[in-house]
Amino acid sequence: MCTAIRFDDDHDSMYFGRNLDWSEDYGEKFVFAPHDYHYQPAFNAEDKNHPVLGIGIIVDDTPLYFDCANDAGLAVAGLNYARYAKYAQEPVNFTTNVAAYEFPLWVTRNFTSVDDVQEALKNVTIVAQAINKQYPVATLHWMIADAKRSIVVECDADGLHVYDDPVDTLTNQPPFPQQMENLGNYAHVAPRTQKSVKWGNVSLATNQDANSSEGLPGGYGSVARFVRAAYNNMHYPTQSGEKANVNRLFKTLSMVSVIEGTAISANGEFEKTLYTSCFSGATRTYYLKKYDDETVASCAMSDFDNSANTLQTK
Ligand SMILES: C[C@H](CCC(=O)NCCS(=O)(=O)O)[C@H]1CC[C@H]2[C@@H]3[C@H](O)C[C@@H]4C[C@H](O)CC[C@]4(C)[C@H]3C[C@H](O)[C@]12C
Repeated sequence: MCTAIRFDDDHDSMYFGRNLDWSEDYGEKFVFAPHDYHYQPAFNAEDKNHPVLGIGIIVDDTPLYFDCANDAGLAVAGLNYARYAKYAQEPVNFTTNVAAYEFPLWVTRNFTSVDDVQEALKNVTIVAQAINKQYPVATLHWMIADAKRSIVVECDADGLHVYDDPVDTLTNQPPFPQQMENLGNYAHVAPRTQKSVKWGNVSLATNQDANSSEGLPGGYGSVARFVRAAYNNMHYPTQSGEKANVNRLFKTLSMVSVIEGTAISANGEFEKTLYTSCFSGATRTYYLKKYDDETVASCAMSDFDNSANTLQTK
């Protein structure tokens, strides 16, 4: 399970973040790739050298980002999409070939807006190529966001799809259009409190506030989380200032975060929200809260040495 959301503050700056729900961590931390870091694309992709900060691990001098953002405020997160993700088995001539493991890096090293990524994706092949034997290909879909909007990228058996994401939310399977379709089943849910209702001649008094947002699904499954995260994200009033917006992000994602004991993965282990991360487009700062510690760690792009050519971690 994983959930990602985005929203804007009162000055149209973006906040973007995600829950990473899994049974074991990979030792992920803040990873910064400076302008002059020499990114070696797996195939024929370019590197336009945008500095990138995110959460991930470094393998063979390559940052494998779980989620990240660049100096232009463009952000991306990879979420599990196990049953549907089908990447190309081989690179395809006359297209830009991007290995699945480098997709977040390719997006953020090369583009400054969702519009530009969407245009480039018209001629992109995502290839099922692992970085090495230790890290097999992860079956993911991605949410890409900037200060204006977000899109979802899914590689299904019938090819690559790019969807506008009007609720700025992504969880896991099924495919995004089915998640959006299902939202219609919750169109009646509202924050209002009704004082009383009439059933024919019978007047029923409701408990004060008891029916606020009644009807939201409560489980941790991908479909229930999508509804809950989209509802909370779309109803939270616009906030002013970094503190209130970071707080908004953590509060909204806490509504879909998984605690130990409530979700068991296919291999019989507990899945829980290992971390929640938040990127502020206003200050280019990344925030991170891990399961075992409520303290929020943070670092800004300016905390790293952008004149170096090596990957840096914190
Ligand atoms: C497991 C993570 C996604 C969490 C998630 O969506 N959980 C939902 C579970 S479920 O559907 O509800 O069952 C994904 C997100 C990013 C992934 C990692 C990144 O893609 C970076 C590398 C890529 C390598 O190919 C594999 C290891 C890896 C280090 C990946 C491991 C794992 O697949 C990660 C950590």
